[in-house]
Amino acid sequence: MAEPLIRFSRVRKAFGPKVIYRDLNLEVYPGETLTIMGGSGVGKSVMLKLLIRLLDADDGSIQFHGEEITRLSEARIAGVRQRIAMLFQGGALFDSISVGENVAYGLHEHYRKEMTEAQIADRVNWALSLVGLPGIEQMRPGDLSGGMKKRVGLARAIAVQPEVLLYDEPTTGLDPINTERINHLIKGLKQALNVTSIVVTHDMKSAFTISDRMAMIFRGEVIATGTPDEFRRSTDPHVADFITGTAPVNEDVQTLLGA
Ligand SMILES: Nc1ncnc2c1ncn2[C@@H]1O[C@H](COP(=O)(O)OP(=O)(O)OP(=O)(O)O)[C@@H](O)[C@H]1O
Repeated sequence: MAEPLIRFSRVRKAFGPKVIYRDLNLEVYPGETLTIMGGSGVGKSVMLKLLIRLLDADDGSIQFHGEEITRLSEARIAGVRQRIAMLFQGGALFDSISVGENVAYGLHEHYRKEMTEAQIADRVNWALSLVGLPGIEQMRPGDLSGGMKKRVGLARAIAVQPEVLLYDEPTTGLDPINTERINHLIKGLKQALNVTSIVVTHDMKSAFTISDRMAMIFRGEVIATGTPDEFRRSTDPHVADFITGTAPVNEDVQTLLGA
């Protein structure tokens, strides 16, 4: 197998007394789509944020292309964020500016000196076309449906032509048809851009459709990784219960109140 593109080793992260990761170990390989699964609040989004340093790890190592990112300066981390783009939940568009300006946002931030306005406009058009929404630059986010907003958010993420795309619950809140569209896009972009993707999702159907590999987080650790087939056949009760949506029979009130 190729060298991992991303490697989390012995990562620890707590918020005050609340330990999210005790010992996070995970490798992500070039060109794969890896889905991160786990119950609400286990730390799936935190993992993505640690990778682009929106949050800092308390201990351990996170490497991208073999470079330790936990210790990079703010200036160097901007370079990492250029190569690892995140699609936030809900698309996170700015309502006060047009769709085109939203998609151009990262380009202005990272390539102000390298790209002309005409090149930026071309790139915005390219990104919107790839998500199936060509020519909507002048529209306002407020005029778009939820599904379109997610696709514009995706266009903004791919506009910078990243090596890695991080998707935080890309299908949450979408109807089945728009969910399917996003699944197709995730698979299509992998082919078209040869991008490596990490996808956080609760949506099992989506996870089995898009993933090359899956990882399951439970109580501060990755407890299983494998292909969709390996996950389907898993005898690990946490994995099996999660996939089938079965709550453990012995779940007590304390657990439910903390869930
Ligand atoms: N900046 C922060 N400060 C304090 N606590 C935080 C912060 N970010 C996340 N948390 C806590 O860390 C835990 C994990 O959050 P995270 O958003 O990663 O969960 P998740 O697994 O993505 O859950 P969900 O599926 O519900 O989105 C939660 O209890 C959350 O409240």
